[in-house]
Amino acid sequence: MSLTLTDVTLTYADGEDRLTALDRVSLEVPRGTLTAVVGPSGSGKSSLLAVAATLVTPDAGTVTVDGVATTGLSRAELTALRRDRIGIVFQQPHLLPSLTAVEQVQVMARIAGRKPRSARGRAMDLLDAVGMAGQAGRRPHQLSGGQRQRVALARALMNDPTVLLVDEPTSALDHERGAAVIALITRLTHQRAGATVLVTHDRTHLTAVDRIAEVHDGRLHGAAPVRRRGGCGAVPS
Ligand SMILES: Nc1ncnc2c1ncn2[C@@H]1O[C@H](COP(=O)(O)OP(=O)(O)OP(=O)(O)O)[C@@H](O)[C@H]1O
Repeated sequence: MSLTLTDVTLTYADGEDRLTALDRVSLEVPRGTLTAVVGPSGSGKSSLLAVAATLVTPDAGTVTVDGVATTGLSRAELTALRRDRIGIVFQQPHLLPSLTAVEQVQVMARIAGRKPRSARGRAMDLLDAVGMAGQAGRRPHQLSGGQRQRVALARALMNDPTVLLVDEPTSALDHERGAAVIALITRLTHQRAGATVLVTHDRTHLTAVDRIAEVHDGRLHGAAPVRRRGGCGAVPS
């Protein structure tokens, strides 16, 4: 199993009380599958993603990423784990204004200490995989919202993470572009045999995902399979 949350409880300070954002949540995401987590605003979706990303330590329960149990790891060990095994696509792409699309992706390799020359080739291959090879030399202000999300997706995949965590990738997109981005993420998940969790409040985009889990008031309900895995194709690895 590539990502496993077991009995995860997370609380936040709320005046003199504690607010329970996640209540004994368990989730298993095998390689080669995408699980969509849906639920209303405030139900705990972003909290779940933050715990899975090891950005927030739960009050109780365990998180295992690509076979590595995260409980008790030092801050430096968690940083290395995130860098090497977890890709994150945030709600806003957060691209650097002065960099071209290919440089946005390439910069991740520098952080991981890879050679710049091989990194450029891989960055181009990834832009190609997300349908952005033709815009590799453009800066963020020259790209549409959907194109920026595609660049952010390529960037998240640069270090070949096992686990991909995606937060509301469609919030700034119209329906057609939103559905296209989710279909692309699903396809890449299958091709790369990665484990993806995608959080969204909008179910209408979820026509091609493998499983849908619902979160209400911090409780996770089911992860029902919605279809079988698709075919495989070429993606840089
Ligand atoms: N840092 C924080 N401190 C205190 N309470 C928080 C904090 N972050 C989130 N919460 C609370 O925890 C609950 C879950 O929030 P979370 O952001 O996980 O929900 P969400 O489903 O992602 O919502 P949305 O769809 O609106 O982004 C909410 O009641 C929220 O108010």
